Amino acid sequence: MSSEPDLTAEPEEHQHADDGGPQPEKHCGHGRGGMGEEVTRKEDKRFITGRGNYVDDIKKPGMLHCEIVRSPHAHARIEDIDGSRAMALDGVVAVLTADDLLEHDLATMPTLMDDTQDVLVNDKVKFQSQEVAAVIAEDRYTAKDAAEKVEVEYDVLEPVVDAEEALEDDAPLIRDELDDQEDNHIFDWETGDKEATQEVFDEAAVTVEEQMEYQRLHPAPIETCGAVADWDPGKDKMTVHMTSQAPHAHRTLFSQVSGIPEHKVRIVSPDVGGGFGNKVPIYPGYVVAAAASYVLEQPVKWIEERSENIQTTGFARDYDMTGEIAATEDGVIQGVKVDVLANHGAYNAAAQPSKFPAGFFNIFTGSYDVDAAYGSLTGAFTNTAPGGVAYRCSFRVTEAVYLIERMVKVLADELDVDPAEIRRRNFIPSDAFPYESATGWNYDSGDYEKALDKALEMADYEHYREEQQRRIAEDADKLIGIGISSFTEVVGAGPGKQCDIAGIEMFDSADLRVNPTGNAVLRIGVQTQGQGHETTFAQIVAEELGMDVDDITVEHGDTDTEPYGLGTYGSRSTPVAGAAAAVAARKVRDKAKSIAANELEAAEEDIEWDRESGEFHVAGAPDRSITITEIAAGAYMNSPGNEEPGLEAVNYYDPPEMTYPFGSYIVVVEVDRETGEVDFEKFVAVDDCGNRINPMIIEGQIHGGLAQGIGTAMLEHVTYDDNGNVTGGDFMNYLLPTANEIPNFETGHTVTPSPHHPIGAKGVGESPTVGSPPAIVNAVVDAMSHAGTSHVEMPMTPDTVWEELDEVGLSISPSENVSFEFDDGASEEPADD
Ligand code: PCD
Ligand SMILES: [Cu+]
Repeated sequence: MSSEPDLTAEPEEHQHADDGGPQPEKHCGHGRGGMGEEVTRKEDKRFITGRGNYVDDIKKPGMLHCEIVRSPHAHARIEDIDGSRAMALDGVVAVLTADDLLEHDLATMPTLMDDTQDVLVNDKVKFQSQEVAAVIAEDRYTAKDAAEKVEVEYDVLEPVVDAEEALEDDAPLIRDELDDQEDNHIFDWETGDKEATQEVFDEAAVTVEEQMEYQRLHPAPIETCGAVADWDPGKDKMTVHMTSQAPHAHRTLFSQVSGIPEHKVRIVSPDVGGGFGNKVPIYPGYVVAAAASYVLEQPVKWIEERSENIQTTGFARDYDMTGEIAATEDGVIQGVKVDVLANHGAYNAAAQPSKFPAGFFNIFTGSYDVDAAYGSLTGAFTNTAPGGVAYRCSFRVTEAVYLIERMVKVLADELDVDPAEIRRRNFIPSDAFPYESATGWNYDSGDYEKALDKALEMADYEHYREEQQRRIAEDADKLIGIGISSFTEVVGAGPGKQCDIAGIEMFDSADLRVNPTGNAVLRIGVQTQGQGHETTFAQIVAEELGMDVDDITVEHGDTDTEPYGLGTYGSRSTPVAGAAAAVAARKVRDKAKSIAANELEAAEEDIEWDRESGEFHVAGAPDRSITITEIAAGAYMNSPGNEEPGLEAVNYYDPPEMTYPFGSYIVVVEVDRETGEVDFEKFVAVDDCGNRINPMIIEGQIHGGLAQGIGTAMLEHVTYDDNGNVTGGDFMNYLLPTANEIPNFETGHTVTPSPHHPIGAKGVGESPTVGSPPAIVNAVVDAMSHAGTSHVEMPMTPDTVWEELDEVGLSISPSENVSFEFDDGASEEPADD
């Protein structure tokens, strides 16, 4: 019996004894809830019974409420703020402005990209709805009424919301408070080999180019951001309950900004109602609540409204991208070139590792074996809310994947080669791993063709290709389009040498304590926001220690008790903290072995651990065995002299590399030539995240992420008018997909373990949102490419699609047999234009 998992086997298919464990139909593995078992989520009992505990559920004696006064202008100098009418209202405790915060050195805060953002505007407003003042009152209604009575005098300036216009010579200067800033240019960044790439392009038989926008999106978690800050002057301690995806990193930043020593700051992230990258940055509201509590010596709650969340907190994407591919006549890709203009809003407050100002955008060569690649990117300030967060995306991987997967379709159409076939000709072969990409990334493992083959079969690809041709031949009203995306992601940051948040290296941690009665508590440095860590991390321990999953409690989100970790984003929990949990459990197992030897009165060398039974036994004498529960008792009641009492271990894990999950998605759409409406006929998603901990949770992750991918491709867009007003800043205008827009998903998987991860797992949380938008756009383009369409911009609303249909001569006017009846009985034929 080997004690390490067989990384090449699919966990859910391995042989095991029918040990009659609980719920055998669900616990398909060893029956203890280990790797590969569909354990139902431990956290759901409290969520389903209404016992979740979110920040807004926190109530403290004497708690005050904070409401933020926001600017109606996108660009304006503040002439005067008069809070006297607000203060006159019953129940109003304070009106805070930048001047009040300046006294405590809290008027500004650092962003994650080393820029400085106003907590409350001191001089000049730089985006609509920016924080101008704060009202603190005894209840939320009073605070809200009072906020409307704060009078602010503005000198309105000309705004610029478009990145290209912002870089023009005559554009208004947004960041005039910065000494060395003469224009709205933030940074230029490049990657790859420019000369070598140019050479490849100069000599290539075929080149294609396409410009495409990845529109500004909002992560839109159901729970908005919020905080309850509580300064305790008796203990000199600041406790902040807040919506945080990274409680420890936020504690360090809070301490640095406020000057309160770090051991006197406690950040608690209770249940979080979705994060999606939106809860990685620190927002002014958190700081205002903390400052107010410090000054007033009472707890202060700040909870954002929906439109405040959409209009002011970290947006995602907003990349204007140009892609180019150089290839042979046979469609073998030789070179890739990309150029990007990035709108970063009024501050550089993106959430990226500091060495990568454009995140992991440099994975833009995707799943393909490419000789040379070069990318350049320019960032610009505009009068829009700051952001550039990793919305279900490992730091700009989503944009990169969209670009390359769209470009491969452009190339396929140019050469009239089937898009599945062209991918096959260019995939990094499965025996080429570990593979170093043209931009220097080390892919751990992959088998791209296998995933594509599986998806093609599940999608009944050939049938739909025939149906597509039949519809074209018959001049049918509804066209068929088939889109493919064979994506590769890079997830699981660290390694610490490459990745950090504001200088803190991205390792992660686990602290496992086994109690005398044989159950255990696992504390982790990552922060679940719905992913189900309380279940899956318990499964890792169950697998590694032979315990039952129900005997393990997972704790997270309290910096006073959890080991230091960097939090959950970039699908890093499994790759990094998951590894830490496995290693901590193995450390416990090592010690358990010595205790087992003592209990079984055998030499330690003769003790073997059996993964199937989860027991230790004497070599050659399986009946002389002992369970982890018995060992735990021994550790506290009968510990051998050469071991300390107790049974626990800590691990801080800095991964050697990131993990590279991949997949192939195939989308079949029907495009209505009359209305531009797009219907999903088939939606197939084959994912490979290495060894799987909980297939049911993964399935849920895929479903949720695909829904977000559909929102991206079809509906969502944060828009601005020329005055800098957000026109897509609430759920009436920012359209999230509902059950009506979501088709039936058919999911499948392949298993290619990560060779460097202790349990062979890769991240998966972001794959569906990363992989699906290009598949969907490719499908819609595919429906029209026979007529010359090469691109359709997202979101592909019916009017956008109809315009393209019309452009390439595929639109048809409303059916002749429809007529409009009017009250007077007269009918009118629909007009032609
Ligand atoms: N192989 C494998 C992998 C994985 N898994 C699972 O699954 C999950 C996931 O995982 P991952 O991939 O590792 O990830 P994480 O880190 O945990 O998480 C994160 C992600 O996650 C996702 N998903 C979700 N879900 C929910 N419900 N909610 C939320 O919020 C969310 N978010 C999103 C996002 S956005 Mo960023 O932040 O943007 O960067 S990133 C993200 C978990 O539970 C785990 O354990 C398993 O089982 N197996
Ligand atoms: Cu098993």
